[in-house]
Amino acid sequence: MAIATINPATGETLQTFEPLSDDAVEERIARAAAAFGSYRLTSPRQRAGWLRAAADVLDADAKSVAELMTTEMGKTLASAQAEVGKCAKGLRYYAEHGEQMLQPQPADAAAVGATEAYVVHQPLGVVLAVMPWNFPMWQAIRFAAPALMAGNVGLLKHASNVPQTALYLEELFRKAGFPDDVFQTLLIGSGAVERVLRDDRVVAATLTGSNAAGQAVATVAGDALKKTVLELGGSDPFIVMPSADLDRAAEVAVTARCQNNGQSCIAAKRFFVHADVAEEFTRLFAEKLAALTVGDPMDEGTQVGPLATESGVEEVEGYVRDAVEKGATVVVGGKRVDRPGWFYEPTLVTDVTPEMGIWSEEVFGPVAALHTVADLDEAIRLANEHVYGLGSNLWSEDQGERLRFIRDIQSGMAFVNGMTTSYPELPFGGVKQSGYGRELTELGMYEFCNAKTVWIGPPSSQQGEGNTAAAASE
Ligand SMILES: O=CCCCC(=O)O
Repeated sequence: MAIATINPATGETLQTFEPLSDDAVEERIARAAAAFGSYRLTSPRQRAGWLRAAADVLDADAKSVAELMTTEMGKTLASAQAEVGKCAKGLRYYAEHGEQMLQPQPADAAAVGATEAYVVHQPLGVVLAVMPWNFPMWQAIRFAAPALMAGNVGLLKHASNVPQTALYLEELFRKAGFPDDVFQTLLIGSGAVERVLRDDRVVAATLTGSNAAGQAVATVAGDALKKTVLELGGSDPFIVMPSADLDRAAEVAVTARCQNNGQSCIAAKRFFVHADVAEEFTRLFAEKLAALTVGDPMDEGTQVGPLATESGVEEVEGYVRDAVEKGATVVVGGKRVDRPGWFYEPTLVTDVTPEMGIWSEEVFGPVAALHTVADLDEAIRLANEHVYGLGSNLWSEDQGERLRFIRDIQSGMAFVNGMTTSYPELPFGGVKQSGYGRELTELGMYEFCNAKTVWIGPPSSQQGEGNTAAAASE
């Protein structure tokens, strides 16, 4: 895939970029490694100040950055603006809480025969971040804010269709006053990732993206014995039980499925609805999907814009065609929008069965697959049959059902009477083929830290006395 800005609302190529040469990549890795040498010695307080400054820069640049994202990958301007706001919030969250997270954590010194024992979290070094286009700012910030707060240095290989957003991210950290080369963007194709990852100066990698990309990165990282965090695909279940507020559930179902033009790993994709309320919920859901305004993502009134790539819309078309051929019913939508660009109608498909790709794969577009179930056990069993286990959603007023759902659903995140959403204050990540590791909170920060055990024995003389944990936190 060429490195280029192509407007998904028109299909027009606006700008293309030459990938970095091997020499340029080498130079940037060298600069990152050199930057780590001194950046790791900066204090958490200094880093918090730079993160705060980055949030302020982002606030100031919000309008142009939002327009840039909409131009490059087609999300509505409103959702691009919300994404920028969320990034500023994420940066401020780590600025506010990062210092505390990096305090040495005392252990029971007496139990291990020490005068002092504690764990200190130290940065690992240069971390490669391979990021996708769907939330082109947030996915990168979700990695960068905790990683830089901990003292790591970042190299970003962004998706090839968001090069200008990728370049802006490098500029953002520079404008915020971070030391040179602490965060660099590498404009490279995916074929160049292996070389970067195998470089001894690059110590770890994080990837958000497809399972194929995750497998490729994990294979190389495994071979080179490097730490990885993977946030991969999802086909989140959305279960509706008879006690639910059906109108509210249908309203949130529309957002959960069509957010970001249907292109989110945590979008609800499979809807399991109890037979007693299936007819009513289907009607409400279909009505609300049909009422969405599809159009130019730059227009204020637009709720669903185009898919980001031509291959993306072709794939979605293929899934719906396959489902219909195998007996599914299209209740609403079901085809491309007749206009230039890569638009697909918000769609509801019922009578889905396990032979259909729409059931077993991740559909990255505004297409909901609905299946009627006899009870919660059946819903959870079918939900768990999927290879993915990222987010999950239950709508129920019944406490017993909620507890069963939380206990039995195989997912990294369980949301009750709401849709799966990422918050800096909550861990984010999945199980099974949805990946491993966690982002956000202190868990996300510690993924790229050396949790170093410190044990200090009794002093052999008065000279060895003094509290090292207190000194280590300064
Ligand atoms: O494709 C993954 C989307 C994650 C969005 C988020 O972190 O909110």
